[in-house]
Amino acid sequence: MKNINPTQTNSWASLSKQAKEKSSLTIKSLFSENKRFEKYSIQLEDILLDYSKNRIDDSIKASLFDLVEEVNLKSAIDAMFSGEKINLTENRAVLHTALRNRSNSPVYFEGNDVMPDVNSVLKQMKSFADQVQEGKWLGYTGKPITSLVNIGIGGSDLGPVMVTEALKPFQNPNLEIFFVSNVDGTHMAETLKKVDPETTLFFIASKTFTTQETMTNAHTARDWFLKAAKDDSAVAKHFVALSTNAKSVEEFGIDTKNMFAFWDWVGGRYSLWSAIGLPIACVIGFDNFEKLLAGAHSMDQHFRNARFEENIPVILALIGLWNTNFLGATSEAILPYDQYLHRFAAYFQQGNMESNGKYVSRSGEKVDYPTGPIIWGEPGTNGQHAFYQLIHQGTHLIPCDFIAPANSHNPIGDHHVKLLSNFFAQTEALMNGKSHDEVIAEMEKAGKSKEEIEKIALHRVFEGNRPTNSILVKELNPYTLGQLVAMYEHKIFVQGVIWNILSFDQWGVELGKVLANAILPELHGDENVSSHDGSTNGLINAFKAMRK
Ligand SMILES: O=P(O)(O)OC[C@H]1O[C@H](O)[C@@H](O)[C@@H](O)[C@@H]1O
Repeated sequence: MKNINPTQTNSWASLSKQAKEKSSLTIKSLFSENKRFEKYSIQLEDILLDYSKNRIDDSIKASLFDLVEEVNLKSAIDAMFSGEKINLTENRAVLHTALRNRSNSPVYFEGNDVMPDVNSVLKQMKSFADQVQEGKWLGYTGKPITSLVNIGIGGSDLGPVMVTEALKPFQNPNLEIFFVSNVDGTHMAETLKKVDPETTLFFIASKTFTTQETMTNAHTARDWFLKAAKDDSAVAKHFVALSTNAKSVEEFGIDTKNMFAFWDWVGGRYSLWSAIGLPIACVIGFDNFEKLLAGAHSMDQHFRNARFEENIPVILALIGLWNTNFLGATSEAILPYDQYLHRFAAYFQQGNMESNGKYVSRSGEKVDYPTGPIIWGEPGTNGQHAFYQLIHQGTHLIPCDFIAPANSHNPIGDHHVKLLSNFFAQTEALMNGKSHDEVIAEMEKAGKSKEEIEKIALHRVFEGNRPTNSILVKELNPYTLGQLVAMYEHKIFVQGVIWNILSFDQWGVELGKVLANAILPELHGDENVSSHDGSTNGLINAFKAMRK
């Protein structure tokens, strides 16, 4: 992968120029071309992306595609898929695509095909998941497992949480799943109240098997379990490990035959396709887990093979880049019109922000352009009654992705058409807005007095011209969810390549961890602490005083 400062490219210069010249361009006016929807939308199997409601015309679009040529995106994609160590600061390859490589064609890492290892763990996962699904995995008193508790954090939590929530309609009704991530004892305590040691299976999910939160929770769970089971040998029936670190798994007391391995070329936030996905496979069944992998694989193929002009992740990346670097957006909202996707934005908060929240370029210099935006969002219509006010009339430009399934798993009465009418209306409103004249005409028609109109009209004006993407999916199922997740993963990758940053490390999470480890011993005992700055000392000492 080459080291190219994107701002030094010709296309960047052209985009900057166009951003200035076309600052008054309205999305609405772009629809004077009546084929805009056809030209600015793309369908891949059961997913339709409409990106026509963006402040992008044909020549801006052309310059964006020039940009990906200038930064050599094609060779970067090849480098990732072919196992090059593109994660330079950790000297690691980035091969989560191999985990879902349903074609089984060889994928080489350091000269060896990784597929036999990938397939062997998948086989082990299938055998285990089948036993749990069929009620054949028995606890220490001979009862089938009914409760699954995943103990993990970050990438070892968010993916399985998001997917199991999204695919609830596919869940085995005999099984219930819980997630404990926070080191706050409350998270564990409240979960343990709901489960029975005889019928509970714990998944200790940690790539490194050293993460403080996860290890603390794992020990607490084991103590709780042993208090009931009173027999160390029972642990084997109730604890499995999902990790790359066999040594620490063994030290914890989990038999390595109950360990499901993955490899350091799988990034934590890209790991739901690996053994980290075992709890997913257990609750929705291995067949459905394979469909999830197949959906992601289909998106991988599309990303790798489709022309950039017809490439969904590339298009999404370029739109995001345009909004961030040329229109000044600092955040992006992900707004799923599907309650099952209620953790989707949270999942991609880590995906995006841990990947592209970087200010140092690949060459080790401080970048002088914005990189990854802040990602946030909640399901519609709840968001509409909470924060859409700011999206419509606030001073920040917030590009939004609206996602909705055409078919609901719960077709009750007219709920779904009501939901979808909001999905369509919001992007229309964000684009068109409502002019002062329209507001006045509307108020006059409603018989409002001149004084009232004068007092209120401006507050009822919507500037509009706020960019959105709409992603319509025939149905939310394991396959389409796999596609959607891989789509956003690749969007993040493309943006990282253009911004010339390293998307696959996460040094930014380290400093706080180290300082917390230094502070931890200081929290014991009564003596006043004076080793920090005034504020930190003051807070620690106040904490100690409150504890007395
Ligand atoms: O799976 P682990 O090793 O417990 O790491 C959990 C998380 O830790 C850190 O916050 C980061 O490195 C994340 O990317 C990671 O997902």
